[in-house]
Amino acid sequence: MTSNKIPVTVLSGYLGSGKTTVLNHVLNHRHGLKIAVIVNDLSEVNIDASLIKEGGGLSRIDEKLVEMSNGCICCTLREDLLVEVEKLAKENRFDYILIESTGVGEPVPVAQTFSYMDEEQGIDLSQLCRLDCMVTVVDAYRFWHDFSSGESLLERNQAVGEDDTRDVVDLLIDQIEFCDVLLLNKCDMLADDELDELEGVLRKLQPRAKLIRTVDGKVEPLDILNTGLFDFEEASRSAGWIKEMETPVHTPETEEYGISSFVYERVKPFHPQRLMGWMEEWPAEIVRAKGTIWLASRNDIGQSLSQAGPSIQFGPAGHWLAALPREEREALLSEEPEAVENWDDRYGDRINKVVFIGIDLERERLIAELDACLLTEGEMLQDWSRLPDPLPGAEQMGSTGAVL
Ligand SMILES: Nc1nc2c(ncn2[C@@H]2O[C@H](COP(=O)(O)OP(=O)(O)OP(=O)(O)O)[C@@H](O)[C@H]2O)c(=O)[nH]1
Repeated sequence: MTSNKIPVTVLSGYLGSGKTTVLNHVLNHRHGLKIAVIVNDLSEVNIDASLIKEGGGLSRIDEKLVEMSNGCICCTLREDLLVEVEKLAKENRFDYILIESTGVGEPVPVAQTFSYMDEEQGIDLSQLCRLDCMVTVVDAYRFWHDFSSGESLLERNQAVGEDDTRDVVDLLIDQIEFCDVLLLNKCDMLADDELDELEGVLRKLQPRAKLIRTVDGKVEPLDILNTGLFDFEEASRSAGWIKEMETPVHTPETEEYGISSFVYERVKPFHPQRLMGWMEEWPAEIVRAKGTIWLASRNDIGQSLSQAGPSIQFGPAGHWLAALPREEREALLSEEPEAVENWDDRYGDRINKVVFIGIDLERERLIAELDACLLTEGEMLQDWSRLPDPLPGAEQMGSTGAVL
């Protein structure tokens, strides 16, 4: 690296996955680097004090809930992190900063802290540091249990506050879908074929990251230090569902362990009640679904669907370009050649496009079931705004439905 910015690696991963174990291992094998360690205040600090003494440093900071621009509630170390990292970087004593994020924290806001100027505090960490690698530690033993538990952090007494409504599975997915390296830890606790299947699923959820199996956090330190792997744009687009959206054709039969994915795509709206009925009987073999839904009863506004295990989120995502006034629409279209390319003569950009990732997916059956939830030819000719709409977010919609 030519710059003298201090490199930073961030360890994320759910509570108990093995972050501190990885940290201790790396400090024990640090190739002579002077490493400053930042941990969150809630984690029990089991970090070997003797490892920090020789030229290293240890800081503790506090976590906090924030609302992201997309309305999601996230837990982040942001404020304290800014101040602490700035201080450490300016001390000029360290070669590296290693951060153990909170087990209930999402990685995106941490990465943003390093990528953008903070207006409030006037700190621009990107001038002082270089975010080198986002690492997510996954507990191989607990993964399926946590993924399918249906529990919230509040139910587990792990919430950051009373208004922390996040589900455990959503946190797991956020951590997996945004990283450069996935450490599949506690591999000693699973049989080989179980590990192979889990690795297959993780690779499908996160195809870009380097996946490394570990026992007791024993990773080669240079696999997570000075890697040069982090890139904000790339990390933001690295989730398996995004890759699947971008790659048109797939051959699920060839997948090992029955892990497969496909995109459901139709230029015809869903009947809200029938779609609701289908979603209520959500097929267990779908591990992850994500995409955009065109609901006949909400013809102006596209809906977003995001599912991971038993957690299903559904609600308004934004106006269809086709529903905007002509001038606004044309201005936006000139910036989005892709939308022009896929423009439907009659319905514009309205579309149902959802990625499904799962194990032993019966693709044809699922497609037939979803097709049966679309409007029939007869319903296409009726007034869509009168359709009963029991799906979440309906109260925010006016009755604007109309065929173009
Ligand atoms: N069997 C087994 N146990 C492990 C492994 N790695 C870590 N552990 C144990 O798992 C427990 C949790 O590990 P930690 O490193 O404290 O996990 P953490 O992610 O830092 O936990 P929080 O700070 O609570 O978020 C400890 O008892 C570790 O000894 C492993 O590969 N196999």
